[in-house]
Amino acid sequence: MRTRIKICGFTSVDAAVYAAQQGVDAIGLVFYPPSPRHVEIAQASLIARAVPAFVSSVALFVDADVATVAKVIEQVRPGLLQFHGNESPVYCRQFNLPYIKAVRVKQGLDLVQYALQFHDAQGILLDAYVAGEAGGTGHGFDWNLIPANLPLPLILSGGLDANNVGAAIRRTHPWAVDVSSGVEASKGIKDAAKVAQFIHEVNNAYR
Ligand SMILES: O=C(O)c1ccccc1N[C@@H]1O[C@H](COP(=O)(O)O)[C@@H](O)[C@H]1O
Repeated sequence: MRTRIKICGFTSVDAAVYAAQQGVDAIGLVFYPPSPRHVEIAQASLIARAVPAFVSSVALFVDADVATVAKVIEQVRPGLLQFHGNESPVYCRQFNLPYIKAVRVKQGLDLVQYALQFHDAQGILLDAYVAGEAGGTGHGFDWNLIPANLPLPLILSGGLDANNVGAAIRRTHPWAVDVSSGVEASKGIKDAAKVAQFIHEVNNAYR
């Protein structure tokens, strides 16, 4: 099976188009003002429109107000929503768009029960828990905490890069991987060589 690839936190058209040309399946646009990767709606619209067919644009939110999400949907037209905060299932469903739910993994959290609440999601994204941070931290988590019987497609994230993504895939067999920090030159600025190498490592993980 081919592991799908999402790269998150694009702030420029050129970087997103380059990633698409290298073979990425989805580009993430962060609508979370505290993040160094936050994009304004106008810039996000330019990026989403520049990306070629069959590459999905994913809008990422962290406990955003409903009006903000609605405005992004109307103006950016993302194919998928990513909820990376403490959003409830009812909140996530109200937008009538496919969504994925992120959860920051820590000991003691029942990931199967958590995922069951979001049974209509297109996948569950597992990220590292870092106190006081919402995500995009570059930190990984203990893959032993991932249950074998997750009821949703697994999207593995948290501290991935070209050096560890092959091992991560062989260990956890995710549907997809998601990376932000590990392919950057600096926060919010993607590094072309790291993007290309990351995609290469994912595509060769099982070879
Ligand atoms: O990318 C961000 O700035 C961000 C901000 C707030 C919540 C999530 C964010 N990104 C997501 O975080 C994970 C892990 O990223 P990293 O590779 O460890 O930097 C990933 O799923 C991003 O989509």
